[in-house]
Amino acid sequence: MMNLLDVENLWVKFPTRNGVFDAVRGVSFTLGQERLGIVGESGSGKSMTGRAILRLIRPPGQVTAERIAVEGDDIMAMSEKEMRSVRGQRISMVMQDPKFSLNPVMRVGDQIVEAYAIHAKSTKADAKRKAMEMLEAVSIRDPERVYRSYPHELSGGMGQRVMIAMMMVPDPRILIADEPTSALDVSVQTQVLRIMDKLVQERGMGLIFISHDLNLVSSFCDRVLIMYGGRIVETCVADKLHEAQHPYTRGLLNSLPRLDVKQERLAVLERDATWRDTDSVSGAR
Ligand SMILES: Nc1ncnc2c1ncn2[C@@H]1O[C@H](COP(=O)(O)OP(=O)(O)OP(=O)(O)O)[C@@H](O)[C@H]1O
Repeated sequence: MMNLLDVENLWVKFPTRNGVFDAVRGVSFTLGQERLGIVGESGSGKSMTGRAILRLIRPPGQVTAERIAVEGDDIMAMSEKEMRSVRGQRISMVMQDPKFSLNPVMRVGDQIVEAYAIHAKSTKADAKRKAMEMLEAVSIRDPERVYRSYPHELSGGMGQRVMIAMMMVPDPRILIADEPTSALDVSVQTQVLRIMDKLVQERGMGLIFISHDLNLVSSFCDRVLIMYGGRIVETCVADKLHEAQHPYTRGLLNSLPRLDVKQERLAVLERDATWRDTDSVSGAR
């Protein structure tokens, strides 16, 4: 079966006063219908990898790659116009803070309708019905109210659900989620992850989940790439992470919460809220 995404020898370079800085150094990986985590500490090149796939690195940043292909189509060879139809339509991206992605002066429902109208020619009534369906699909209990809300009227978790709803409208094959839940508290984080996971599974999509949180990624993904200094230093099957060999990965594993008193409480909280174990996905707020 064809890969959803092929990345071969990707480099991202920034000219600086002290010479060229290589933020991403020869990264190669493939993505199938799976949940692929990219983990590493701040500055390791995770976000630049995600953005480069969508050709969202602004000059003077430079991207080179032997190949970046979505379902076999070479992204590097596409015109900017062709790229615009890849972004959102075939590859969607959810970022940390929905405040920067939603239009603050437009009602949430109208934004989803607009996303839908760009995707498929449809009547207004049809687009509204679809928008409501999407809000329900992300477990929003009161979609009418959310539909009429402005972004600032939503909590962080609700805002992130709305973003996910919007990203799913065009039925993309690939979702890139860059720290999508880092700004949320743990229980809300869990709900949002479950929703994203359900949609990705139902639609047979490929997910790239970018996070600094090895713990979260290993419970949420199928496979994990560990990045350090712009390179992939190790690739692991998520539930075999404890067998990881690379010293950096071992270091990340060792820095997971220890079971002293304060951390123990945290661990219990997380266990209660584990997205795989809970059945209740609560609705608005
Ligand atoms: N415009 C720029 N000029 C120079 N260096 C840059 C520029 N933008 C990003 N970088 C550098 O590229 C490196 C990789 O950044 P990237 O955002 O991919 O890291 P990250 O692993 O996602 O970390 P974080 O979790 O902090 O976002 C960082 O060291 C960053 O300082």
